[in-house]
Amino acid sequence: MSVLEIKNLHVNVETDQGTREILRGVDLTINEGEIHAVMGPNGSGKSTLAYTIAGHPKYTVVEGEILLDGENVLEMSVDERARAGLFLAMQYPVEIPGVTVTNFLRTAKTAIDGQAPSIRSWVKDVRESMGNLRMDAAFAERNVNEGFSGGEKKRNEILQLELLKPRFAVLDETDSGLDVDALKVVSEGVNRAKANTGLGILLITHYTRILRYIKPDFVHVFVAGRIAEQGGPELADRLEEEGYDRYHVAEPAAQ
Ligand SMILES: Nc1ncnc2c1ncn2[C@@H]1O[C@H](COP(=O)(O)OP(=O)(O)OP(=O)(O)O)[C@@H](O)[C@H]1O
Repeated sequence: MSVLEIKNLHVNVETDQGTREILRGVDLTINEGEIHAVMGPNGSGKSTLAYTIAGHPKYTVVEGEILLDGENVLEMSVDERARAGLFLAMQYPVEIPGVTVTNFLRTAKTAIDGQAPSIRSWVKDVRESMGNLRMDAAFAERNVNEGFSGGEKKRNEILQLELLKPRFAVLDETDSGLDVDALKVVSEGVNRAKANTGLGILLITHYTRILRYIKPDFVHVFVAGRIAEQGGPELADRLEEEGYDRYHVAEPAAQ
């Protein structure tokens, strides 16, 4: 049974105005096959948590641990984290001019598995996943994210998720900018990955509508760099009704 453990995580970011403490003691354990939704007001540190798990160099861990099956993730480079089975679908996926979707996927798959996939099975898998995600085959030959619409970018992230088969995925606002049909398609992709590979998911979102399609086991409320409350799916409904006032939301103070 795989497990991703975040323990007492404190993270700073360097800004032009100096060091700012963003995460202030986050504890979160995700077991294989579990879906954890993270909700919370703007600026509370949700994306910072995602980037820190992925190993973004801007974020400095000053205290605490991230363990994947007991292995220290914080000592791993970004590519080691991907090989260990961590995946980040970003809020704003980047364009990669000159690199086609198909080449990107094959290169990533080869790097993660340590060997190139056999052409036959790979072509079949890519076709199947693109079909599942209702992506036109012509997409495979376009440069990654170049000129993609918001919805196409998010589908492309889920295509990577389906083909690279990570153990844990952090999905940062994967629902933002999706129309209803795309939201369903993307959610089905996430649910398939969970059913097929026991994927564990950290799903950052502002809206309960995605949680109607991707059922969370746990909901965590992030406020000022900490988890202020956790509960089941009913917590998401309450947040939608009541907002975050009860948590006395305040910006984390600059140091
Ligand atoms: N690289 C950075 N430079 C300066 N400040 C940063 C940086 N990264 C994060 N911050 C600050 O840290 C705080 C938390 O940001 P973060 O993006 O993690 O919040 P969030 O909860 O994901 O917000 P949102 O819901 O608006 O996406 C914000 O005040 C943000 O301005």
